[in-house]
Amino acid sequence: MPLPDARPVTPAPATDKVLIRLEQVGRRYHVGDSEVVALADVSLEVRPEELVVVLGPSGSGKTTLLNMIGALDSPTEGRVVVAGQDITHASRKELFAFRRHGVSFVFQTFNLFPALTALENAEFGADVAERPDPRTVAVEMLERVGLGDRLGHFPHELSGGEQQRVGIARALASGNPILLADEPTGELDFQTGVQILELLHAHAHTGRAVVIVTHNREIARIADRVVEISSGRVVRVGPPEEGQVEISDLRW
Ligand SMILES: Nc1ncnc2c1ncn2[C@@H]1O[C@H](COP(=O)(O)OP(=O)(O)OP(=O)(O)O)[C@@H](O)[C@H]1O
Repeated sequence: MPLPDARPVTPAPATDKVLIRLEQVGRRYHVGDSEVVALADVSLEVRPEELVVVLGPSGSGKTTLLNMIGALDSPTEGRVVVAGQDITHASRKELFAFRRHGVSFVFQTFNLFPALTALENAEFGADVAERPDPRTVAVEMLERVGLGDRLGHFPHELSGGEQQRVGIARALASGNPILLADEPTGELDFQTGVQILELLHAHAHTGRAVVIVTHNREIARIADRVVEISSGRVVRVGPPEEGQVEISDLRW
């Protein structure tokens, strides 16, 4: 398995080692005359080096929670502080900067740019984060995820697992302190899914925080901490209920 990105991240202020803090966060949507409570009273703290799995069934609010942390959506109640920045009431300009330098995303369906090569897709991650020499960073990250020999391939010329590894290279290329992954193995077979989890796990242990959203209870067993949600509420926080396992011991 390739080595994780060992580049040090900009540390959170010494007084605040928490990278993600949600305080009694709620999110309501209004659809016609009815109200949907997607999240209610969610409090959570995630520190550097932590791999947290948010576990819950379909419709429980997992993606909404990830969108709060990634500043893709705003809470209707509570406060969200990420990478030392209160993003709850941040201006559009502040949010723009936060999304470039605070978080990166890995998606279930990869979301690569179809007209860009693997190298160009990964380079995009470094570009957006305004890293110097984005091409060199992109090559390095693709080598790190084992795709050094696929730089010129377009997404349709890659397998699903390879596409997801490009998605991870793109996220790693940003150098951002927080990586958010929404069902990153959802489209992949077991063996390929395990490779992806290995990469995310290794990344967390380079001083970043990684949050993985899944409905798969078995995947939750690799977490340092599991946040279980049901109907928008946290129902359990703690080590994996069925016991923590090495990724190589996972079965699903
Ligand atoms: N923009 C929206 N407008 C109205 N309701 C929404 C909106 N986004 C989400 N919801 C509702 O909020 C609830 C939580 O949705 P969310 O997508 O966060 O769930 P999830 O756990 O990620 O589900 P899945 O695993 O199926 O993706 C659902 O009931 C959903 O219908």
